[in-house]
Amino acid sequence: MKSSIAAGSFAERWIGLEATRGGLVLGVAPSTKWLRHWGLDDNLAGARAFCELLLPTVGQVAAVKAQMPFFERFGAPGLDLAAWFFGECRQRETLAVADAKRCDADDTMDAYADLYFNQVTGLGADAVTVLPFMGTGSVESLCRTAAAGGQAVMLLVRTSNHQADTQSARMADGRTVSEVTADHISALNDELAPKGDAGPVAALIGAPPAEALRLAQRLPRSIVSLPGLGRPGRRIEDCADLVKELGSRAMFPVTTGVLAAGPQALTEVVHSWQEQLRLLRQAHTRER
Ligand SMILES: O=c1ccn([C@@H]2O[C@H](COP(=O)(O)O)[C@@H](O)[C@H]2O)c(=O)[nH]1
Repeated sequence: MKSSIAAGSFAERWIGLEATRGGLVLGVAPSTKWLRHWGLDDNLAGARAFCELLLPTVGQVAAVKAQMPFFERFGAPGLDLAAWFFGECRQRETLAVADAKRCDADDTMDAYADLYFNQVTGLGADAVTVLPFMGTGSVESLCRTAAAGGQAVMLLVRTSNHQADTQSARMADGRTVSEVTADHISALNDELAPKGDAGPVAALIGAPPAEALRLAQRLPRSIVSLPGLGRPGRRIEDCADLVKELGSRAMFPVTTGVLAAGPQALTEVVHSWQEQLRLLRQAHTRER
């Protein structure tokens, strides 16, 4: 089934949706922890019920970010569940990001393109998260496929975990691995989307806001996903400079900060995040 929002690039669709639904990305994690917290069985039926409970909220957000291992742990039926859920997202004109954090050589990455992007034989996601640590060239073919299909590849530039030391290692030219990744994303976007504002290669930056801003400044044509809201010590107002820099290109995925509310309060909590992000955007959108 072809999607009614298939027209246009991932970036165009995100920017259009962000304008009406805001910058929040709903984290979808049918993990043992969240299924139990929601009073559901920790099995495939529980995961299906979890996804069904999310559907009324899915149509109100611009995008969802599905933690793929929490689907994959149920084997092939778990993948079927993800494909069904992404189809439901499509019907609600909501973008689906498969948070799979894949990494391999280029010919194997092509197989992942079939898995994540194909709407008939695969999962039908709009974007997939990818690690660039098998070299910059390893992701280029996947990025080309994504560009041709109106989808996106989201490369991990800098993750939020404390063990992310390899990303701050320096290359021979003095740039960190994160900086090299950011610059590569910019080069790919210039090549794959010579016209328009944002290209098909998105970036994920989970660093604290000041470091995230320095990396974001290297990404003038990229959608940038900024995980971290809802975690202890991360205040929404700390993202002001990032919002000023990125405008509608900023995505804010929140998992714990919404799922902890439970199914009854989910929509209310999502609306609260959306309103806070709307106010932040309003206060910090610079004239362009
Ligand atoms: O740098 C990163 C990149 C991805 N993650 C993922 O996000 C969820 C947790 O999200 P919260 O909104 O903080 O609950 C986690 O499972 C990771 O897979 C990240 O934490 N940091």
